[in-house]
Amino acid sequence: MSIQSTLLPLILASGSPRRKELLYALGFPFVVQSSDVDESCDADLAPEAIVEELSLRKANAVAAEKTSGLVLGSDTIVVLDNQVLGKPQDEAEAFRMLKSLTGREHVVFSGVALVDAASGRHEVAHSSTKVRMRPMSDEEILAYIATKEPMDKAGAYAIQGIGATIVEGIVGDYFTVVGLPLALTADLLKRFDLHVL
Ligand SMILES: Cc1cn([C@H]2C[C@H](O)[C@@H](COP(=O)(O)OP(=O)(O)OP(=O)(O)O)O2)c(=O)[nH]c1=O
Repeated sequence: MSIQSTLLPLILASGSPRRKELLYALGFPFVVQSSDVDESCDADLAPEAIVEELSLRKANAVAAEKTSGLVLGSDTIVVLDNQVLGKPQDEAEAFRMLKSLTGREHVVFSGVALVDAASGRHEVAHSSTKVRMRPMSDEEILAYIATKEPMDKAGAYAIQGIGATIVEGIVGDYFTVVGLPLALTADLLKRFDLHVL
């Protein structure tokens, strides 16, 4: 059996429709099996370590139920002044998050982990992108929350949606902000002999 056939299928351990759409762009067939892991983390961990640990936790949770396949887990957080912003619990928290982000620069971190279910071998990495947001009035923030777009997104915005209209600019990889850094993912897949190009 070739290395490749023991690794397939590729399994996306995510319930995020964005990640599914992005992974599709790489051209490999894959199946989706979302993981339901506890996303709490040691508060002292650096953002890089948080996204790598959570990505690996998600991938490992699905890999534990399989005898073969290559499992991909990913995690995204927004960091402002050393404070980690995950997904808002409610609209009041979304308001507080957006209010703190407007008119300022923050950093989005995304991790990617690949776990070979058969051997347990894993590779994990992260990437980060700076995002600058324009100032917004309270009325604009409330109108944005009313669209519901912020509720399931780290930092309470989606750069790929209406949130594009509040982003002034980014430095780094766009896909890191949306939730799956594609260049990094392709690079990690190569380490398992799966070549996009
Ligand atoms: C900043 C930002 C985040 N996001 C999303 C990406 C992630 O789906 C989400 C961060 O939450 P995550 O916990 O990383 O992912 P998830 O719970 O949506 O999915 P799963 O754990 O099953 O893989 O925020 C955007 O879609 N656009 C953005 O601009």
